[in-house]
Amino acid sequence: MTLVLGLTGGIASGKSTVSRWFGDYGYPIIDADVIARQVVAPGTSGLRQLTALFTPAILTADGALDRKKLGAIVFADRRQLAQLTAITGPLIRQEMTRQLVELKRSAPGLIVLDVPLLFEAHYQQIADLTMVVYVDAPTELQRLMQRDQLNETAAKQRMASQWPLVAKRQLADIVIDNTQSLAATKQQVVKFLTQYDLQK
Ligand SMILES: CC(C)(COP(=O)(O)OP(=O)(O)OC[C@H]1O[C@@H](n2cnc3c(N)ncnc32)[C@H](O)[C@@H]1O)[C@@H](O)C(=O)NCCC(=O)NCCS
Ligand SMILES: Nc1ncnc2c1ncn2[C@@H]1O[C@H](COP(=O)(O)OP(=O)(O)OP(=O)(O)O)[C@@H](O)[C@H]1O
Repeated sequence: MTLVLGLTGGIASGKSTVSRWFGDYGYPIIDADVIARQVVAPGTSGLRQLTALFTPAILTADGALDRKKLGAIVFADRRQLAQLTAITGPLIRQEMTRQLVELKRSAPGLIVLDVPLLFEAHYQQIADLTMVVYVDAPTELQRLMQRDQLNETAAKQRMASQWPLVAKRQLADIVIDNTQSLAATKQQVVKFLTQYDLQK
């Protein structure tokens, strides 16, 4: 039997931190942010489509996507963010689905889908259970500014480009509270693994 866990949260709420722990237990992770990078790597049709839409100004000198530059454009403008997602969304979905089919065959147990836009993009439909890593908005803002060296305006724009974390929390089957210490958060993950008999 395979359990597909849809893991999500807000930007910088701690998804990667939690997903790393599942990885430590040996469970496979399908990471939407990693796939989002692969589908626009140099030489891909994804990058060609982005360059056609946003002009070659979004490329670095060696022809790769300048992620900082594109991020500054799209997180400040909802219309352009929607245009970006219209290109990357289907490419990400195709690759995630491919990996999921393959892992269901080869890795019984638990498969973790780490997807920032799990609910916004309806990925909960392919998950058996959903888990939201929750922090309060002020803590999220502070961690985001610190991790990505963003000013308050840029960090708030990024948070506003996703559903509010409280809305995601309401939809989740399991809520992991990541407002306290990492140890306290890990305890909740271990409890989940124990409850579902996934400790190994
Ligand atoms: C705009 C880009 C180039 C900025 O790159 P950068 O390296 O600075 O950020 P990174 O990719 O690590 O994303 C950081 C976080 O931003 C948030 N985020 C990314 N894309 C989006 C989006 N389309 N809408 C809302 N939030 C987003 C996520 O929480 C993500 O974890 C990049 O985020 C991107 O290509 N986004 C589109 C792909 C996408 O939709 N990804 C989400 C997968 S579900
Ligand atoms: N409990 C915690 N206490 C203090 N700092 C934390 C805690 N959990 C995570 N962090 C820090 O907060 C930041 C965001 O965590 P992480 O990168 O795991 O979030 P994320 O949800 O994966 O982000 P993104 O959506 O941008 O990919 C990181 O710098 C991480 O080290």
